[in-house]
Amino acid sequence: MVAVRHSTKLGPWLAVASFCAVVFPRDSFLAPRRAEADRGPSNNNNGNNGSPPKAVKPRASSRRPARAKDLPLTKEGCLEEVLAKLVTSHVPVMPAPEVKARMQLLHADPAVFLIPDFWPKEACQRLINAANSSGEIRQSSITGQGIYAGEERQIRTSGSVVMKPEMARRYNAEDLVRRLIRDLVGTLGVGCAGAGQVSKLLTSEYPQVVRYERGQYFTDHEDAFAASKARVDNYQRRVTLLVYLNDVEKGGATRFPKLGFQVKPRQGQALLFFPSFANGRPDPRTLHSAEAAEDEKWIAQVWIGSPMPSHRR
Ligand SMILES: O=C(O)CCC(=O)C(=O)O
Ligand SMILES: [Fe+2]
Repeated sequence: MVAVRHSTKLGPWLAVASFCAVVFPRDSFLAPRRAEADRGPSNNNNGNNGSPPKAVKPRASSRRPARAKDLPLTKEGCLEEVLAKLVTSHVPVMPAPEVKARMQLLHADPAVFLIPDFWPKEACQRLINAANSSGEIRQSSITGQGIYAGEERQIRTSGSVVMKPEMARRYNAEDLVRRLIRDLVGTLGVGCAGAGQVSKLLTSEYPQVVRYERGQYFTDHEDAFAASKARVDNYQRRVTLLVYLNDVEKGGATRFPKLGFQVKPRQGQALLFFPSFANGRPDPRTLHSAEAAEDEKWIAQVWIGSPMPSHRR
C-alpha cells in the first residue's frame, strides 16, 4: 500500500463558541503544526468490483428529509437516523432546519451528504478569482513514506493554494474563508454536541483552494491519517468538506469506489463526509478520488480534526 501525506498546515481557524450559529474562525493562531497523512490509497483503484461508479444526480430541494437511493441500510436510511447515529459513530452533525431540508443523503453508512446551493455562485467565483490572482497555486502537496520526489505527481496532479489568513486578506477573500468555517460549523452544525454546544476539541486546518486543469486528477486515497500517525501527532481528521466552486461538465467527478457512486461538480454544492470514526481509526470506506478533469475544476476544501480520544485532556 502506498502511503500518502497531504501536507497542510494546521491552524485553529475554528473558534470555540457556545453557540454554533455564531462561530467564527480566530484571527490569532496557535503555533501551526504540520498535519501530514501517511495513510494513502488502499487497495482499490478501479472502482467497485470492476463495475463503474454510478453517477449521482442532485435532486430538487424538498422539505422532507432526503433518502439515498440504494441505501445499504434500509432501516437507517432516513436522514434523521443517520444524523443520530453520527453523534456516536463519527462526529455530531446538527444542521440548521433550513439546511437539513435541503441536505441529500448520498450514502447512509458511512454517511455522505450533498448540500445543493451551499454557497452562492458569486462567492464561489470570488474565491476562484482570489486563488487565481494570488499567483500562489502550486502542485498540490503530497509527500510521504515510500513516495520519492516526483512520485507525488502520479498520485495527485492538481494545483492548490492554502488559504492562510494573510493570503486570504491580501486577495480579499478573508470573509469567504471565515464563511467556509462558519457555514461548516454554524450552518451544517458539524461538531454541535447538542443544545447548540460546539465541541471544544475540534479545530480546522487552513482551507485550500484546489484547481484541476484538463487531465489533472487525484487517485484513490483516504483523508484520515493512519491511527499510529494520528496517535503520535494526537490529531486526526474527522470531517471533510468540499465545496465545488464551478460547474464541471466533463470529467472531474469525486468518486467513492467502495460505495459505488460519484458526484459531478456543481457550482455552490458542498460534499460532506467523515474520514475517521469517533475512536480515531480511519474509516476506509470513505476512500475516494477525483477523476481526471476534462473541463477545468475548482474546489474549496476544509478539514476539521480533533485530538485522538485517548489523548484527550
Ligand atoms: O477534488 C475532489 O473531488 C476530491 C478532492 C479530495 O479528495 C481532497 O482534496 O482530499
Ligand atoms: Fe480527499
